Parts: sequence; structure tokens; C-alpha cells
Amino acid sequence: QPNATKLYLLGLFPWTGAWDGAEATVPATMLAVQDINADPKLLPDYELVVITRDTECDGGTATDEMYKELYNTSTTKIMILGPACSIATEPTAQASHHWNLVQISYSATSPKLSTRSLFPRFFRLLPPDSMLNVVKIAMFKEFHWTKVATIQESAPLFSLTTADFHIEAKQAGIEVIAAETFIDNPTTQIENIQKSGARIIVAGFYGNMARRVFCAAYHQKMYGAKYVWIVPGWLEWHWWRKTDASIDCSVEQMDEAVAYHFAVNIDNLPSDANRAPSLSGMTSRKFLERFAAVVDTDDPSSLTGFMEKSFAYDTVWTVALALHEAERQLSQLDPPRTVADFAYDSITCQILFDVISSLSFEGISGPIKFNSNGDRLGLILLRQLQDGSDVKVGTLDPTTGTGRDITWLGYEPISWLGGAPPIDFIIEREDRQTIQLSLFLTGAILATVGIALACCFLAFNIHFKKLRVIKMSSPNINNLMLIGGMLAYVAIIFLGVDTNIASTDTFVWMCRAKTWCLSIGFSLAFGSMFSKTWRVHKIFTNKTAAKMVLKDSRLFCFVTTLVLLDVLILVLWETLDPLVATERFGTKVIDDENDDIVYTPIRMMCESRNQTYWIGAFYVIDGLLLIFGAFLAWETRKVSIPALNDSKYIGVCVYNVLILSFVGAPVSFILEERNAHYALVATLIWLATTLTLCVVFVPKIRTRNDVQPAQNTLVSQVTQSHQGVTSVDAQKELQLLRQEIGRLRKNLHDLGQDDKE
Ligand SMILES: NCCCC(=O)O
Repeated sequence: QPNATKLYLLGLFPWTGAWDGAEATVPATMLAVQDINADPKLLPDYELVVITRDTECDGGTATDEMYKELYNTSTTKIMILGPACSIATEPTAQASHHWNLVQISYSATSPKLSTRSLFPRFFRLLPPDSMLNVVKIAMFKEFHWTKVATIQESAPLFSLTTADFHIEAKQAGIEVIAAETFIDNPTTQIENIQKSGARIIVAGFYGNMARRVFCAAYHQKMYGAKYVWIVPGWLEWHWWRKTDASIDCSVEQMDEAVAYHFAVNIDNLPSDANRAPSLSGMTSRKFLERFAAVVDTDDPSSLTGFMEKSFAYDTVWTVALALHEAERQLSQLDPPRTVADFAYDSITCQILFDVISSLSFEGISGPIKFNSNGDRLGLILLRQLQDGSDVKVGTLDPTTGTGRDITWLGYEPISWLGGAPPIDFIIEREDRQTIQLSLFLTGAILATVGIALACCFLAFNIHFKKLRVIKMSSPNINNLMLIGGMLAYVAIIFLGVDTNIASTDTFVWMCRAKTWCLSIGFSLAFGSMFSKTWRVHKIFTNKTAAKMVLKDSRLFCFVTTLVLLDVLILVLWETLDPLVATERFGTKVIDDENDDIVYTPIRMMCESRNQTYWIGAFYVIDGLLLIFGAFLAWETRKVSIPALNDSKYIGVCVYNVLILSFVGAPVSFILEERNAHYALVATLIWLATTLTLCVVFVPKIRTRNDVQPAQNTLVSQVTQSHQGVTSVDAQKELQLLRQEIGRLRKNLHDLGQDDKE
């Protein structure tokens, strides 16, 4: 109409950015404006004019553009359309109500926008994305999935939608086994999901990040028959095929990765068979034809925002209907007013707000009605990408029935690449790690051989106790050493008893017995060696010949003290903090041949809560003994007197035990694999014990007939021995040696007497 008053609307559209939906929503908006202006019954005295601005799908730009237009006083904008992206809608809708402007978005789906206190004059033609979660949950129920992983781009739109999904999933008994968020590189998060074993993945992202996620999924082989991806249904057409320098996947690879994924969105255009006549008088088909006629492409569905075109069209109709009704209500005021009088005043704004709140009409996108949060409820559509085609496979109407069931009837069947819905999680199996029977038997046989060897040495020691070479080496102390060795061998057997061959109770009992055998065995064997080395050291360092002899009884006392100390610690340990069987779970391992199966390594351990302290006590005592033993052995390294014939061998043994203990203890702590642990620890105990016993006893056996009666021989040996280490002042040395020989003779005599006692 030539004399129509212009009513200006500010249209905020994203021509660029993460979601450039202006491509389709602007033509649809203009189509609606054209239809409304041509309708003589609707706002007959007015002409709607939409001033469009590019928001770049960005909060800052959108706010800037909005203010530029609001401060442009040449035109008064009576309402705001858009923006499309939530990130741009949130700041603008938080500010526009201060200008008494009602704002209606044709596309923004962030759940945050449902907060009336933050966005008091905001409406949108579609529900928040969180409302789509009901379809995702319904899918899980339908296909008996109980485990899910989620991945989302870091933005309120996705984090709020995902948080809501987590709550709904929990209520539905679905376990979220991975919840990943990324900013711009989802590689690690995709790897995490793969490690979690999840097969059903619910994702939230814009198209640019969706490409990165699927490219990472392609590289991790997280697609195909075994995976189900559920993504937002409003992503731009063929979003995975867009040229993108930030991904290292070809179009073919992306086609492969996204095949058969599901997309959930609000139904934007009901089929003509199911729909009531729209207020515009158009069928869905007619609308599509007209839309195709106004856009500059042969394939309108390729335009970003194609899904939202009907919402954009209906947004303008909502605005027009509200203005029409507001005009009527304003005319009844005293003095009467018109919508054209709007000067960012609250009266018109309130009327418009109330009208829209109670508005109900049949739009081109279906029935339009807003809830108290300004959201619109609608039919939710589930689509699947089947052989490159976007296929509708089901719908869910939250307003009918339970509002939680998907209608499959009348839609294409779902295509499963594997012929059936995939399992939701890899099959979990326990991998009870026990010591192999063959390894245990090997250990037991070796331990038995060791015990037999120790028995032979014991028999030899007792049988030849009168033999001078045996008598001089404190055979009773050596017997203690042999008993200690035997206990160490027995510990090897106890250590190898696992739950595959014994009950849990027996396992714990064996474990306790092992601890006793090892600690007391060590004290007996090493304590004996240590005490003898100590005696040799005393003899050769004591200045006064009278005080230098340590009798066997003193050595016995020393070893007994060590053993009693062990017993005290062990009894306290048993009483205060007893060892019990506990299951220790290792890192899950996916089967090499079938990636549907994951094994959880479980090791039965015999542990106590504060065992570190108890073991620590033993380490401190035995460690000190070892270190001091090593020192004594070093000090007496040059003593090679067959009459005290063990001293040098004992030194070798001290080093042997010291090195094996210091290597074995930390490695056995680190090594988790049960068999390797047993093999290492058993080998170290066996080696340390066997080497010690052999080093001490084999020379005795070899020289048992080689007994020298004359003390002259001893003198000559000591002299020879010391000559080997003396070179400076021969005369002086000779004198010293003679003194030493005298002293040694007395020592030997005392020792002989002591043994006889
Ligand atoms: N409907 C596409 C835009 C989504 C959003 O940013 O809310």
C-alpha cells in the first residue's frame, strides 16, 4: 500500500562464523515480510521492513550491530528478530529488554535462553537443545544401551545441553562412562572415549568442530558398524564435506566417518499429509517451492539454515500477529495509541510481550505456542545419514502420550551397518592374574633343591663338626645360617601359592607364613654371617689382645636378638594390622583380536592397610644390617686365614645379598605382572640363598681332608697373607706381623675352647 506506515524490525543474521545460517533464514524472512505486507487483513495500514545486520555468529559483533541500529534514530525498531547463534543471542537478549524491545529468535537453541530472569522479553520459535535429549534417551531405551560417552565443544549451548543429558541419563539408568569437553582440538578427548570403551557417543558442536571430531574419530577408527554417533540436527547441510584446512582428512574419509550417524532436531516442516492448514494458507510443499524460487541456488537444501527457514518465516508471522493484536489493544487505550507511536516505551512492549505469550497459530513449521520461558514445543525429528542421504527415521512428540516414546511408524527404517544395533560397550572380562602352575612348580622344585642342598650342608656340618676346618668356623653359627637359608627356600614355595591353586583363606595364610619365613630366615642367615664378620673385624681391629674375642654364645645372642625383633614386629603387624586378601584392578586392556572384548586385570593381593610402615621397619633394620655388614666385609677383605676360613666368603656373601636385595626390592615393588614378579622375587631369594650357602660351605667340603695340624702352617699362612699387602717398611712390618701371630694364636686357642664348651 502506498500510504502504509513503515514498521521497522531489526533482523540479526549470521552471514559468516561457526553457523552461517543467514543463507537460508534471510530469504525465508523476506518471503514472510512479502507475504504479510501483501495480506490486506494483517496490519493493513503498515508495511513491515526488516533491517538486517550480520552478527558473524559472535556475541560481540551481534551486540555491537544491535546498538548501532538502536542508536540510529532515523528509524525506530519495534522488535528484534534473531540472532541465530546462541552465543550471539544471549548478550543481545540480555540487553534488548532494557530498550523495551521484544526479541524473537528463529534459531538459537541454548538451554540458557530459557531463563526468564535473564532474558525477560525473549521468545524463540524452537525448543532448547536440552529438550531434544528426550529422543536420545528414548533411543537408549529402544536399543537397550546403558552406557554412553559424551563429547562437546566448550560453549554454554553444548555444556548445558550435555549437563541436562547427563541428568536424564542418570535418571534413566544410563551410565556416562566418558564426558569430554574440548576447546578446539578434540584428539585427546576422542582417544579418551576410545579408551573408555564407549560405543554410543552423544556429541554437541558447531559444524567446524564437528569436522575436527569426526576426523579424529576417523583416525582412531571410531566409526562404522560398532559405533553410534548422535549429533545436533541443525548443523549445516553436508557440514563434513566443507573445505577445512584445519583437518587432515579427505572428503572420502569424512564421508566414511560420518556414515550412518544420527541427528536430532525439531521438525521444521511437517509433511502435508499430517499437517493442519497454515495461517499463511501455504502447504509445506508450496512453501518449499516458493522458497526455492527466491534463493539463488539449484539446491536450496545446501544452504546453511535450510532447517531453520520455516522458523524464520514463522517468526515474522509471529511478529506481525503480535503487532496486529497490539494495535487493537493500543487503540483502546486512553488516549488511544498505535504501534507506530512506539518509542521504546514499556506500554507497547508489555502489550506485545503479553500477546506473544498467549499467541497460538498454525505456522508453516507446525503449531506455534510458547511456554512460560518463551520456548516453543514441537515435534522432535530423528534423522540418519543413510548412503549419503538424510533420512527421517522417527519422531517424538513431547506433548502427546508419555512424551518419551519415539514413533517409528511411517518413517524409513534405521540402517545398521552391522545388521543390528551395536553393543553399547565392549564386553568386559576379568583377567585374574595368578601365578602359572608351571612357574610355581619350577619355583617349588628349585626351592626343594635348595632345601635339600641346605640339608646336605647341615649334615656335613654336623658330621664333620670335629674336623678342625669345621670346628674353627663356628659350625653352630653356620647351622643357624643353614636354617635361615631353609626358611628362605620355604618362603619361595609359600610365595608361589596363588588363588588358582588354593582358596583365598589358604592364600592369605601362605602369604603370612611367607612373611615370617622371609624375615626370620633373613635374620638367621644374614645375622649369622654378619656376626661372624663382626667377630673377624673385632679380632683384626682390637688393639688389646685380651678383649678381642667374641665367643659363639655372644654371636648366638646377637642373632637371637635379631630374630626376636622380627618376631616382635611380626606379632604387632599380625595383631594391629593383619594381612588380608584384596583385589587390585589394573588398567583395562582391549583384546588384540576382538576389540569388542576388554580385559580387566585383577590381582589378588595379600595386603594390610599400613603395610608400608611394617615393611619399612624391616627394610630399615635389614638395610642397616646389610650396609653395616658390607662395611665390615670391606674392612676385613684382606683377611684370608683358613683357620678363620669363612671371613672372606662371608664378605662375598654380604655383597651378594646386598646387591640382590637392593636390586630386587625396588624392582619387585614396581613390577606388577604377577608371574614376572614371582619369577623375579623367587629367583633373587633363591640366588641370594644358594650363592651364600655355596660360597660358605662348598670350600669347606672341598678342603675337609686338607687339615693342617701344625700351628706353624698357620703362622706361615698369616705371614704370607700379610706379606701380600705389605711393601713399605719390611722390618717394621715383620715385627708387627709377629705380634699379630702371637695374638692370633691366642684367639684361635680361645675359639677352640669356646667350641668345645
Ligand atoms: N540452530 C543453529 C544455531 C544453534 C545455536 O547457536 O543456538
